[in-house]
Amino acid sequence: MASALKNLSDYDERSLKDAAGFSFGIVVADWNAHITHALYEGCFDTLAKHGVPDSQIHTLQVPGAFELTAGAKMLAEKHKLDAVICLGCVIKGETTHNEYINYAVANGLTNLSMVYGKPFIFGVLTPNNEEQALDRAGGKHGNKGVEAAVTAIRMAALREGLKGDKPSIGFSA
Ligand SMILES: Nc1c(NC[C@H](O)[C@H](O)[C@H](O)CO)[nH]c(=O)[nH]c1=O
Ligand SMILES: CC(=O)[C@@H](O)COP(=O)(O)O
Repeated sequence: MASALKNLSDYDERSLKDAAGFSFGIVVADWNAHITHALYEGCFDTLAKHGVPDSQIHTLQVPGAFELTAGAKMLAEKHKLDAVICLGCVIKGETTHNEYINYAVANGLTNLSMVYGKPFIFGVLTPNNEEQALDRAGGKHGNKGVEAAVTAIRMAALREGLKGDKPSIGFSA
């Protein structure tokens, strides 16, 4: 569903488990810092709103979105984390360079999720222009960083719930 039809910052706060017991990594790309730092604020504030103490949020800045995968692995190796959130903004230029970055990061984070058996969240904007980026970094379509934090909390809770012999939770519409 397009962001125009589902605001990135909209979620049912009551349905989100208290996240005080979880630890998170956040990797942020420096490219388009005015955008990625807005994503970071949305992400950090959402984790804090759901009880995650500052001491359990581990942040790493990397040069660009292409380095998010490597940065995420570094954090996962250094800290015991329940999820790693990667934030970036890859704005299309004159060439297809953006496509190579976007696919590399998407595939890289998926691979890390499989290798580590824990969620690596793709909080990367891939806009065609600056306006689309601003609209999704706290503008009219919400904040991708908020969405990424909510996704991380939900996946960490799912992973915790499946540990041991607890029955898996049924579908809830
Ligand atoms: N054009 C953007 C980039 N490009 C840089 C790459 O991410 C990478 O750092 C470089 O290719 C060296 O490996 N990065 C972004 O995050 N956003 C862009 O719009
Ligand atoms: C996505 C990028 O790396 C971008 O800055 C490259 O721009 P261009 O395709 O015009 O070289």
